[in-house]
Amino acid sequence: MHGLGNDFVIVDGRAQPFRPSADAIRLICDRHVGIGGDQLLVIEEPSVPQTHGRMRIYNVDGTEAETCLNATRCVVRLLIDESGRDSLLLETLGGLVEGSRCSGERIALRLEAPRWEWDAIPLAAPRDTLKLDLASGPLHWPTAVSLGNPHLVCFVESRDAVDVPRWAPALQNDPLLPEGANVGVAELVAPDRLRLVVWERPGILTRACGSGACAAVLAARRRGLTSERRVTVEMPGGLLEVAVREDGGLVLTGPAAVAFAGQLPEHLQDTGPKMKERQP
Ligand SMILES: N[C@@H](CCC[C@H](N)C(=O)O)C(=O)O
Repeated sequence: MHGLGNDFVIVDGRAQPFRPSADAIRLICDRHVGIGGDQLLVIEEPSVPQTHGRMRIYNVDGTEAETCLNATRCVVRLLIDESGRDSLLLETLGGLVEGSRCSGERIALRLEAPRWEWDAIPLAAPRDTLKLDLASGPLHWPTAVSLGNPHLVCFVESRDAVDVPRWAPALQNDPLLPEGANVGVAELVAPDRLRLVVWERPGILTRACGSGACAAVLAARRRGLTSERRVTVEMPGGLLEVAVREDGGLVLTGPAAVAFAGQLPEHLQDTGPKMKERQP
């Protein structure tokens, strides 16, 4: 499935648990010799009462991510299609997310309030997360925010003028960020419209990033660049709508599309050494 071209291999691990090794994850996500995708997701049985499923998110290098909001919309759509429910609650490492269908392919996610404290990002040392004293070429003074996963957002005059693969890795891998960070390069084109591109962990440029879109809107508001509560975020793959609720939580709305479905071939179901899983 994909959300604006941010694409995923989704394995149903409910009837038959699927705990892939790091090698298997890398192979499945490989666009040349595997299936290909920006992340691998595994749907599991819920472990918390009142929730309808649990989702694990693996990056292309085999590491586990806490949050992926384009992927969450896709899994919500799958589970809604399957169950006939109007809305459901999904468990992720990054927290609980409530998802509902707006119409057709459009799915809305209700998210808990983001975290701004330095140790929630996490940073290696106390800092004011509004503007971190970091720079790489035209990217400087990023704002840090956690949507369950860590984000840095840099504001620039022109998003398209920045050579993101050249400059973003230095910020992503700065020692101040022990877990790394997704690096958003954002241009405010109107109070209610941002243009954004995200250099995601572990070093890939994606066509869209749901948590990155939320991070950019939150950072723009916190820096006083806009006071709008509803902002459209334009990414290379298309548009996402972010609304900031009165209670500080968010609603993210966008499409979730099916590309194809099939059976995972045996050679991609590696049973080798398991990766260390993150704990909630
Ligand atoms: N594409 C995602 C974010 C995926 C996880 C990220 N690479 C990380 O390591 O935090 C989204 O839509 O939110």
